[in-house]
Amino acid sequence: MAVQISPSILAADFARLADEAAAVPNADWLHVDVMDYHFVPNLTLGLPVVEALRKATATPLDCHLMIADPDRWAPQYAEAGAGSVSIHAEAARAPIRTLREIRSLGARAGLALNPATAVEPYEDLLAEVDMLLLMTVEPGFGGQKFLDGVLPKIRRARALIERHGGRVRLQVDGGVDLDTIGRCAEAGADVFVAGSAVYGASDPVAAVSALRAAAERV
Ligand SMILES: O=C(CO)[C@@H](O)[C@H](O)COP(=O)(O)O
Ligand SMILES: [Fe+2]
Repeated sequence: MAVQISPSILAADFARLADEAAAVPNADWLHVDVMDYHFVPNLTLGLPVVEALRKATATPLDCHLMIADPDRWAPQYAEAGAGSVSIHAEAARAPIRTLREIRSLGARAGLALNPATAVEPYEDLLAEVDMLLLMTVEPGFGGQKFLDGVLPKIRRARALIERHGGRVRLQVDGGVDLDTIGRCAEAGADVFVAGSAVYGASDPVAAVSALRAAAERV
């Protein structure tokens, strides 16, 4: 499947989100990190900002919910017009029901796994998702160092996805830059979240293009 680049607005200027979205017209998705001070020790933004951003940009919003009780809140993000909504397996109590609800509301359903969470127990959930999100840093903050130790899990996840028909997207998130994206692509990822590597660059458009080219070279 074609490489997709999803710049994370966590690294953008929160006072100018519409402009920051417009700054990457060559992005496939815009990654929106929702944090609640409970699932992760950080607080970012929620539904009202997602609703406002959806009106401000045509780029589909890729909402990554790092929140407690995603079963309760995730459907509202789909209703708000998110292109995809990813919930954490570690936080969901009824993931199948929630993933089905997200899909029924017209969004792509994603299942996210922390670096230390094994993918194998979730094999049977692949039928319920459009995307598997593998964290390559501990969730909560941008600008962290990529965890090389997750690479074998990316390979195993790719093998499981292929065994189930190859339909599910494999997203990596955290510390993805020009140095690490090739290793992720080689391991089987096809959707790449990049915060600092895009919004920390002097030319975000060129950064997205360079990341895409590096992933496609693999
Ligand atoms: O979900 C998260 C962090 O919890 C990410 O989406 C980060 O926002 C990625 O930022 P960089 O590591 O690319 O700076
Ligand atoms: Fe994220």
